[in-house]
Amino acid sequence: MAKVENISFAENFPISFKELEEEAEKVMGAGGFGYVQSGAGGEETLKKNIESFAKYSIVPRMLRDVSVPDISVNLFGKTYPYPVFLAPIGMQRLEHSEGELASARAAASFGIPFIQSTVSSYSIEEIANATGTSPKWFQLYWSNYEDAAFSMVRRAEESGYEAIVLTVDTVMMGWREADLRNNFSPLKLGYGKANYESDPVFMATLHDGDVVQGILDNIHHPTLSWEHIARLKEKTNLPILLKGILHPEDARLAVEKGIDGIIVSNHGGRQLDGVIAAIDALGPVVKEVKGRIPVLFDSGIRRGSDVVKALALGADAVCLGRPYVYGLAIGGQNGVEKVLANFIEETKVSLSLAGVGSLKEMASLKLLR
Ligand SMILES: Cc1cc2nc3c(=O)[nH]c(=O)nc-3n(C[C@H](O)[C@H](O)[C@H](O)COP(=O)(O)O)c2cc1C
Ligand SMILES: O=C(O)C(=O)c1ccccc1
Repeated sequence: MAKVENISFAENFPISFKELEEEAEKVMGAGGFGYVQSGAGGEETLKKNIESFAKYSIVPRMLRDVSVPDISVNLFGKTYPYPVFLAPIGMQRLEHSEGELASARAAASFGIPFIQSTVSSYSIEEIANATGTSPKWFQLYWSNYEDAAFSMVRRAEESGYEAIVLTVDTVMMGWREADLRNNFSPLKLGYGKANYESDPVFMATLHDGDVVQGILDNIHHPTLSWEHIARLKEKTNLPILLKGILHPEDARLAVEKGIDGIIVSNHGGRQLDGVIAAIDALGPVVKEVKGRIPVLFDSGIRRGSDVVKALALGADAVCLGRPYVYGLAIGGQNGVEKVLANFIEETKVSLSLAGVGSLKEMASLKLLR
């Protein structure tokens, strides 16, 4: 896509993750920045997510004609030009007034899926209207009142979304000390209500019209189990991915239960502190899945060479989280596009230098641990 060739190195836009984080901190309020940046508990997993990438070394191949790297990826019958997608991040008006409209437009300009959160600041229909037929997936948080969840799935399907991503690691909120310290809850402040207040099935459940209280009553769902997933499968023809799988046994169950894809993720270290670094969970999950369904990855991707490592460990595609919302905070749609352009360009350079001319040759790339 043309966008990648348009990067201007003269514009002084932050390039590294560290610079992105520093600039985002300057433009975001303390509560909002703390909410995005922090991890759960003592932030062991948040740190591990990053540090663990350095344990894997690429063993490159030479003399393989890598002049025109093709990094397009085929998933669920669709081809996307880059294996770098936008992870579901809730409540993006925290970063920018245009929120998800800006991020989704940026994803559209690269032809990559925008994964919209249930708790987005703009609704399914608003985002669909802003981006037309560009690829969009819908991330589902289950509702205690189940029909409200199914209603959102139906709306996503009717709006042309291409997949449902059910997040399974957030049946309750992680222990987040930064938010406790800042007494900050964007959900309570109403940043995540767009899909709820526009949903007739959800709205009909409210007794007193208090949308935020209704969300709080619905979003945490500790009884979530494989039975719910069987019911979800009956409600939609879209591919269903489970996000937040770390254990190979859960990956095996997902395949057995007819799930269409997995996202290996620990929610960016925001849920259970002390869990395995997501990149360390990836290899064993891929081994268990044996290519039967796509395996995607997020949590800790900070640069193109991280993308290459995740792909080498068997991921079909990766999702960016914090890097792109920092870009959103700094520069709206343009900021997200800058971040994406840098990731894609570094990924291409890294793959070429590793001797990989296309993702089909990925299996030949060796990582040493
Ligand atoms: C501010 C913020 C909000 C998030 N909101 C959601 C969400 O609504 N749904 C979801 O499935 N994951 C959510 N996530 C998790 C991301 O989808 C992704 O797993 C995580 O950001 C990956 O870690 P990284 O950003 O460190 O790379 C959120 C993450 C952040 C940082
Ligand atoms: O903050 C998060 O990571 C997140 O996923 C979430 C979950 C529920 C409500 C708001 C955000």
